[in-house]
Amino acid sequence: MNTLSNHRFLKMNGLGNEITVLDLRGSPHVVSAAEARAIAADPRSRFDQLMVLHDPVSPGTNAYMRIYNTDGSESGACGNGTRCVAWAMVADPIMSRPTEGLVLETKAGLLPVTRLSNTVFTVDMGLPRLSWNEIPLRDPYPDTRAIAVDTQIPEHPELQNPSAVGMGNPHAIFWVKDAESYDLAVIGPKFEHDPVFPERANISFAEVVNPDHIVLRVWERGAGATRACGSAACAALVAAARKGLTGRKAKISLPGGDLVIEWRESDGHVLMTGETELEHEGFFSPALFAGAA
Ligand SMILES: N[C@H](CCC[C@H](N)C(=O)O)C(=O)O
Repeated sequence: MNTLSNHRFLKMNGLGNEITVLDLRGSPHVVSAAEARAIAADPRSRFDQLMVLHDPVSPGTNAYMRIYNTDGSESGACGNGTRCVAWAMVADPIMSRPTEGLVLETKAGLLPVTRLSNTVFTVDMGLPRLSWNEIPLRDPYPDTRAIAVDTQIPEHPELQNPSAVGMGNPHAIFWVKDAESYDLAVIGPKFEHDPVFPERANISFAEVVNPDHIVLRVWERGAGATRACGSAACAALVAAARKGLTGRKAKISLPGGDLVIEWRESDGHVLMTGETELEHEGFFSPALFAGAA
């Protein structure tokens, strides 16, 4: 019998970004790519990101998170999912454990979380990575505010020179006049797989409405078009501020709702604030994992 058979999960969302939370603290099991894809294939547990909790690694942290995309690949960051995990760890009657302050960890670093109200959380997403080798990019750009991509879309010659930012995962941001006018399913995968991004990239189309407001559409690496992407919102605000298009704090409007992002002057950390929602709990059917190694 697979370890995950009959295991409890929470189906949540952060602004419509579909998140499944699985608590494996106390277990040595590491979810495989095939298991992640099997969980994604069931309508009750389907996700854009699967957030798996493991026992804490670094001192002073409450849990270590592994983050899986729909295709089974792993990411170092997921802003919306981190808020959902934070909710589960302070409010779910089974997962939560008493704690003063909450610090989560991923392979990309530490994520301190603050609860503002029942369902609203601020995540300290840490320092943005702005140098080409940290993002990472293939070529040694001295300035990542505008890079060149290999991909050309003949119908959209304006899609040139995105900004690149790492938030624990790679992001490229194209600056556009109308973010709604792009067919993400057609254009997104082309840029996601552009050879300039050795680890692929999350691809955003950003429309700066005014210095306090950006409208954003995101094609996510390994997951496709989603209703919201927290780390992309952080990357877009940092890139916009670096280009002088916005200040260091702005509202980012995504199809699923708004996030407030601040690139804090004092220490350069990026703070993301937004809603979480619990949809239902469930238990994985053993049949899901037949054939998943
Ligand atoms: N939806 C997530 C991002 C997932 C990132 C993932 N698609 C990748 O980097 O592979 C967020 O709210 O930040």
